[in-house]
Amino acid sequence: MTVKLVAKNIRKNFKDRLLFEFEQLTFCQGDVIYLQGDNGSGKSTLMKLIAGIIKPSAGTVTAEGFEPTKWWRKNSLLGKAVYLHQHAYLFDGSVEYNIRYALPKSQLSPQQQQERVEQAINMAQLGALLKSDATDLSGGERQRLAVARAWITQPKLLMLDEPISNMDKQSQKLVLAMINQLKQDGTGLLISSHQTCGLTALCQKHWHISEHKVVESNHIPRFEQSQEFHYVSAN
Ligand SMILES: Nc1ncnc2c1ncn2[C@@H]1O[C@H](COP(=O)(O)OP(=O)(O)OP(=O)(O)O)[C@@H](O)[C@H]1O
Repeated sequence: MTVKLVAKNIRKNFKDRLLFEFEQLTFCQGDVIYLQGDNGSGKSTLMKLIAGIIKPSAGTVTAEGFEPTKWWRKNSLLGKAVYLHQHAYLFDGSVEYNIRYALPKSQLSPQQQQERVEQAINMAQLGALLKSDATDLSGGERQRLAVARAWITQPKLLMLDEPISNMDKQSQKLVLAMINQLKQDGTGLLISSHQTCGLTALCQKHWHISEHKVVESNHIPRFEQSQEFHYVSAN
């Protein structure tokens, strides 16, 4: 069954300051949405709100089509959509440990898991770094590792917060290929970026935070694709 998160009549304030408000937004499996807004407009806050990490000042976010929430979970939204933070959170330990940590929740057979891990390592070009301590990675390498981890688990809904900011062209290309593959596999993607880039060109819907409103449209701002971007296949 297709899963979705529906946010209705939302307002988000920090104390007296209105950050944004909107009537309804739906984030559905198969959607590829570009979330645009200036620095400080509330992109990360909106994603965290949809992920159930923070609460709106008014309104509701509901999950539809998911397995029933376990009785011991107080927050029924947590875990429905994966939120990938701008500064990737990694576990203490090697790169390899961090990659394999994604696996226990996986539905795949051991052999399929192994293949997927190897494919992720290749796609993110992390082979030479497997034994390195994850905390020693550069910013771009950390982001690549974080996206590779998400790629392995194939979440139904994934939110990527500025996933290629501060990345060199090569890292951007690798991350683009992984995200493009997730798109092909039907993962719902919500991708924030304050400016258009190769990644936003993958999107089919546009959420724009402007003047404290979140406006939805099907018009994606054009990205003048330079020669550096072309989507390499994962296979
Ligand atoms: N817990 C909080 N308490 C008070 N203000 C907050 C809190 N979290 C965020 N803000 C403020 O809300 C505004 C929006 O922050 P947010 O990180 O959502 O913006 P953003 O659009 O993702 O920005 P950027 O593009 O710079 O990452 C900022 O001005 C920020 O300082």
